[in-house]
Amino acid sequence: MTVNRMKEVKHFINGEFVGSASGKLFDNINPATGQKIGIVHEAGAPEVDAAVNAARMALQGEWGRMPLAERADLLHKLADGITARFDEFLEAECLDTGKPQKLACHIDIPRGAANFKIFADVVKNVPTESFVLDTPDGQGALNYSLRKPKGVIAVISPWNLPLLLMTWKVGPALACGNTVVVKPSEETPFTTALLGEVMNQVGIPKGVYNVIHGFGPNSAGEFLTRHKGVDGITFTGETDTGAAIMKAAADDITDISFELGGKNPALVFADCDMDKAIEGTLRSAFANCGQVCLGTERIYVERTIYDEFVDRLKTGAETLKLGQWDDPKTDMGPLISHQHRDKVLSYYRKAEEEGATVVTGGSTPNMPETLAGGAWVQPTIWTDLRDDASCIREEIFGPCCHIRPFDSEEEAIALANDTDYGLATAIWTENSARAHRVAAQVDAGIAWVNSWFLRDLRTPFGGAKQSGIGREGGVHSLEFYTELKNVCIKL
Ligand SMILES: NC(=O)C1=CN([C@@H]2O[C@H](COP(=O)(O)OP(=O)(O)OC[C@H]3O[C@@H](n4cnc5c(N)ncnc54)[C@H](O)[C@@H]3O)[C@@H](O)[C@H]2O)C=CC1
Ligand SMILES: O=C(O)/C=C/C=C(\O)C(=O)O
Repeated sequence: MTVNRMKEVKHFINGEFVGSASGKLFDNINPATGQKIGIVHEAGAPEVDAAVNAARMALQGEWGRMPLAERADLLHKLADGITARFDEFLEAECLDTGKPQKLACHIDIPRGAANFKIFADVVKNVPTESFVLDTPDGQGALNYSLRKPKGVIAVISPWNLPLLLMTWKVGPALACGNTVVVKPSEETPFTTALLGEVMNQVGIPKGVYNVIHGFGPNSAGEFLTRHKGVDGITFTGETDTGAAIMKAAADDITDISFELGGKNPALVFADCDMDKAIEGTLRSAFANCGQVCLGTERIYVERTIYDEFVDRLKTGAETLKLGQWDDPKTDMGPLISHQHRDKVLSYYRKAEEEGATVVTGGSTPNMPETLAGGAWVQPTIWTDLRDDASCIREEIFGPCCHIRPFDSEEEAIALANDTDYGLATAIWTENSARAHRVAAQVDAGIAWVNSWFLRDLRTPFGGAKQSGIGREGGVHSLEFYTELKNVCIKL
């Protein structure tokens, strides 16, 4: 099956593709052209119920009884199954998002496969802890811990890295023995559906992986997060959506794991390698059309190199080629939708109203006729905004950044931390003592030094402040995806 022919996207429940009882459908639009590329079934309460029940039944069936080694082998097969259909996943992801294949074939699709392998291996290799307790009779007691799957996990995933972020949750959830109900973003339904086919192909038991399509409030997302049969909710997306999901989870004290928005700083010191800093910052500000929660929207540069940095980043931004996903020369695709473009352009206007100097961009590009209906915006750089400007304080999630000079390390750290968010920081310096010092002081879940988006999947990943709750990655994922039980044996 190729995506070009997959016009109708159904839910994947208990190993089968099914439509909605209500007959409600919505359009899937290619953001590069504005053209309709699919029709998607919108789940109502009955489909959400069916998916959660299928997930519950699977926990009680073959999957729940499966030995860990067998489960891990199946997850390796699943990863190989994704790789075997690499081109289909690539096309599906790029049509849904408009992102260039150059990006998706290095990041999104390989990570989609790796997310299953890495967690299968992690789970197989985690020791259980034990403690010997002294007792008054001198015989002692032995404590040891057991990890059990948490149960049915609701996965609510966003549109910016659809396969990568969905499998980042489904991988550890399944590795730990859970079952899942996934609600992908309404903007990007294709790869979750394709993954259902691969699940069946490699023999993952029915009901282990379920997908329901639809929107958030008063639709599939809300029905799922409020469902009493859900044991945990993992979500990546906007901070306000996180707050809404948290309220839904509160009713049944359902456990949550959140990776939310960011307003990430880059700190560029005069002792940096300028070539590396420019290359890395071009990626961190503009990759995926700026739609990465880890992306850089605030850049602070030491005053002595400020003019050179601004000049070189401008040149770099102006050489980015906007175009179709399958053109190997394309560096940047469109935004995800016209609605999101309206939001980003409203910030482009606001920046000017708030006194920004537009170094480059600030508007929409002229695109060829075939792409004229797409959600395109220019990569944009501003300077001269005040620290309290809305474009400095609010997550924009577009290809735009602001550059501001600083005079000391202390000032750079204070500026970096002057935000409600705390997801990621990039520090550019060749002075390793400074790198360690600054990394330790920035309020962020992730501090990259002389790099950006270099991901070791065994490391803790998540945000401080309003950027999230909890950490996932490596053994840290087990904290959310398992229930830890202590067994105490009196000897
Ligand atoms: N990773 C990130 O930090 C992301 C940030 N964003 C930001 O969020 C803004 C809004 O984009 P959206 O796609 O609307 O992101 P969102 O955070 O609203 O959506 C993410 C997922 O949550 C679901 N959802 C929304 N409301 C829900 C609810 N009440 N209950 C359950 N599920 C719900 C959506 O259907 C989608 O699957 C964007 O303009 C962007 O600025 C968007 C996507 C990812
Ligand atoms: O897990 C990763 O490597 C990437 C995560 C990116 C996000 O969570 C995001 O952009 O929303």
